Amino acid sequence: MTTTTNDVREFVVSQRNGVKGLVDSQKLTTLSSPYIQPPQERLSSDKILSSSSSPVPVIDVSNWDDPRVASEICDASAKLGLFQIVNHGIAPAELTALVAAARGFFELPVEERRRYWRGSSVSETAWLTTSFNPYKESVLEWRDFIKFEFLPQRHGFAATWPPVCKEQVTDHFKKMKPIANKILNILINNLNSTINESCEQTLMGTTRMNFNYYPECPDPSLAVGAGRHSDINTLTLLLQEDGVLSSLYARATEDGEKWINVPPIQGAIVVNIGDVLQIMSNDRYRSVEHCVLVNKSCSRVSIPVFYGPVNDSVIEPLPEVLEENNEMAKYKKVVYSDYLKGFFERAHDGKTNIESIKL
Ligand SMILES: O=C(O)CCC(=O)C(=O)O
Ligand SMILES: [Fe+2]
Repeated sequence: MTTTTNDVREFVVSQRNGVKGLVDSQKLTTLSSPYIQPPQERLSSDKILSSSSSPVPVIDVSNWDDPRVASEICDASAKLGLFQIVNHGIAPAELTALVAAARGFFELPVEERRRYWRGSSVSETAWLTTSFNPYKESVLEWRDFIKFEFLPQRHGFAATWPPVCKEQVTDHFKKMKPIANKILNILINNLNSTINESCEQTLMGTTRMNFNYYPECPDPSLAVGAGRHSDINTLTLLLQEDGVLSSLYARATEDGEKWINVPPIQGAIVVNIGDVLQIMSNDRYRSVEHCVLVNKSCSRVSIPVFYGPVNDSVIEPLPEVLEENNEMAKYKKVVYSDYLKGFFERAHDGKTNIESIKL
């Protein structure tokens, strides 16, 4: 029986059972203390706007060449920093199969899952962990996740991935890339710039995917599945499992206290703007702060694909943007590896990382 704070952390983190292991090991009736968020980090219903008053844009991308598509994408990227796309050409059945593969991974016996635990993973390009940064967080997130790195130029990069999902993950990486390409082209062209080779390395030099798993939680009102953060990369294409309670929330306005729900839509992909695009666009686009709640009666899976710079990319506002209105850069130049370090050394904490390089 794992009861004290230290016992729970030891069991979940050090013994590499994850929060899924905790849920499976005993019947939990109360939330253990390492997961109890301080009141300011809980998302109470008074902070949530009704979805009818502020809906998340849903953009039909069946014809990428239609100027309406570009204008809706640029508009949503400037305002909320998040939108959903439908009719993107990937069959709902394929997305459902990917979610099933993710569930298949988390349903493996814990001894099997543990073979991929971060720090001692049998795979150099896939690793499992819990929460976000468990050795730095005072309160843990109610989430386990496995991260996959897509390295198509490296022979056999996926050979060591879990057989239960290897094929589906590889496939999904391949299918998402043209979609990310289209969106990034639209966003960069709208800044009067074009994607040359070095810009491409900055925008999508690395590609990673998570299987996020949020187990059912005995007291969702006190916990979070993922704390408030903006994605620090360029662009994220997220698949939310549908048919489960919706749990993803986006901050409605940059400085406001209100949040809006991002409802799961069958077959849709959620697109969110990351810090790199906010910096490159000198604030024309907004990286959206978001967080994830958990449910009492059901677990939830989400599958983001993160496009981002290579480590030595220099991130700064695009000259075309500054020249257009003769404006000053709002951000210091930063080497992406330093920017990453700042993010991964802390717990999730809103948009503090991008704020740290603001001029
Ligand atoms: O679970 C979700 O819907 C979002 C997950 C997320 O924000 C992330 O993995 O960065
Ligand atoms: Fe995120």
